[in-house]
Amino acid sequence: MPLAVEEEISPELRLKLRELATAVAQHSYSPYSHFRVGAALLLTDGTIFTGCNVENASYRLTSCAEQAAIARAVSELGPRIRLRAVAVANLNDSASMPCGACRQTLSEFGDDDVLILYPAEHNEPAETTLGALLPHAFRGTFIEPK
Ligand SMILES: O=c1ccn([C@H]2C[C@H](O)[C@@H](CO)O2)c(=O)[nH]1
Ligand SMILES: [Zn+2]
Repeated sequence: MPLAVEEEISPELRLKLRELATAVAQHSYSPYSHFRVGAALLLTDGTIFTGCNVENASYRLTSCAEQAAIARAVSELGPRIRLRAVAVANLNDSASMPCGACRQTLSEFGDDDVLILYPAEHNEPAETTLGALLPHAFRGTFIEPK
């Protein structure tokens, strides 16, 4: 059943998102940084998409896990996807957060109340919102495709 936007995200669903993000991090292509990252997106329709970071010998061409997951979701469902929650995880026992570029990418598809689940120090589960990570975000106006 699709998830209503107003519906509270249960502790079980939070855990599932963190687990999926950790699982997909196993696929990370990160021969340069060795920082293996995974992301799991919960969309407002209740579907979940995952992605991992994909690096490149030309370092700045690297795609973050969050960006890979967004690309998968849009490719599968089209341009109207909306985010409800995003979990990030890494296999390096490190605290990590969506980077600045990912905050902007996520804000393209989500409002300020998108739940962000991330690992704090010692892999302690922590959470915040997209609005807290990227206040006063610059957003465009979505124009319906013809
Ligand atoms: O939000 C982030 C931040 C970093 N990385 C990746 C990019 C690079 O491959 C590695 C080290 O920065 O972590 C992500 O996947 N998501
Ligand atoms: Zn990033």
